[in-house]
Amino acid sequence: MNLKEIVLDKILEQGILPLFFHHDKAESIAILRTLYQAGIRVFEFTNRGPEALTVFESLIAARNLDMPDLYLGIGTIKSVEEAQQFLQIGADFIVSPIVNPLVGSLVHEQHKLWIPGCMTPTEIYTAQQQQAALIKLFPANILGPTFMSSIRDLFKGQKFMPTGGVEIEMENLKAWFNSGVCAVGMGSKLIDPKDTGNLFENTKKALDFVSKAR
Ligand SMILES: O=C(O)C(=O)C[C@H](O)[C@H](O)COP(=O)(O)O
Repeated sequence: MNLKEIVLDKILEQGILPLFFHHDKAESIAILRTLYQAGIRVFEFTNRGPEALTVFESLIAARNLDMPDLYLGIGTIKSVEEAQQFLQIGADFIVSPIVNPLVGSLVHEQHKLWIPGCMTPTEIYTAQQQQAALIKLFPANILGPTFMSSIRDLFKGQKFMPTGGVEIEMENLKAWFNSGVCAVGMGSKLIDPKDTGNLFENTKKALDFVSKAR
């Protein structure tokens, strides 16, 4: 299996892709370690500030030190230049809020996973033309599980992951998995960088809920 297949498998197995941004290296590493201790093995940092590149570099270093079975991707990638920068320092996969086919080509040249963000059937089609194995439905709280159910038959076999406003809440998770998604992305409802006191318990709970919801 190449890295693309391995990361896709991990996301599907985990059923949840946690994500956050923080400008501070030490705080970000601490959050990543807590997620790892709670059982997370694939994770997305987001490119939401000028420090993202250097913080991501420090997450890669921490992973290499003592979390070798953890896969680290970067989200909020819109341009080829951004993708290039993060691939160069070792991003295992790339997540976007949009569909930029040129980013898809670059990521696929490196046999890595590209997860574009789609909000319409036309965007989903465009992402499929570029062989997106997994598509992020974004913003998921605006679309809702009924959007997924309505378009599912148009895109048979395509894997989807809603992201944006997904909560650690059994009914919400059940509705998403019943609509046909393979995994969910979870940011602020799981990780509050300013209050990490319950992060370990919340992550365990989210993993447990996801395993029961599908
Ligand atoms: O820009 C991107 O590529 C992103 O990854 C955006 C994030 O997926 C969502 O903003 C997360 O939303 P919450 O789970 O509600 O915090």
